[in-house]
Amino acid sequence: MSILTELAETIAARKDADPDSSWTARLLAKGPEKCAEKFGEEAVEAIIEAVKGDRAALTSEAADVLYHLLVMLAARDVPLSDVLNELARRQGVSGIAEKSGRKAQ
Ligand SMILES: N=c1c2ncn([C@@H]3O[C@H](COP(=O)(O)OP(=O)(O)OP(=O)(O)O)[C@@H](O)[C@H]3O)c2ncn1[C@@H]1O[C@H](COP(=O)(O)O)[C@@H](O)[C@H]1O
Repeated sequence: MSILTELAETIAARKDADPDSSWTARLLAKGPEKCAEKFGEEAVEAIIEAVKGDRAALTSEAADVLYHLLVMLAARDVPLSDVLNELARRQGVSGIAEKSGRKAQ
């Protein structure tokens, strides 16, 4: 399992968790709009580092962007596997969930 898939599963599990138990659970409890806003903020921070050319800072901000993308998807019940399958479709290959014998989550 890739680190992204693992992280997506952890984030999905936080949807039912006590908001006081984790930062992710607290963010999800604030709703999809707040999750989308946080994603936007992190994307802008990544853009700033990309323009500045600070590779270490961009690496860190890119990790924040990926994390917040997964939170935003979870907030709207869009499985990561659907996104990966869409990428695979654009490459002209069959979906990864299908290829590995797993159904989309
Ligand atoms: N990968 C991440 C991750 N990346 C970023 N963040 C959080 O995102 C926040 C970054 O946003 P900000 O700096 O804007 O945070 P802030 O200023 O405290 O928040 P606001 O007041 O602006 O709302 C930080 O508080 C980080 O903790 C993450 N929080 C959790 N994870 C992973 O998510 C999983 C679940 O973690 P829990 O949140 O502990 O359940 C674990 O695998 C974690 O490693």
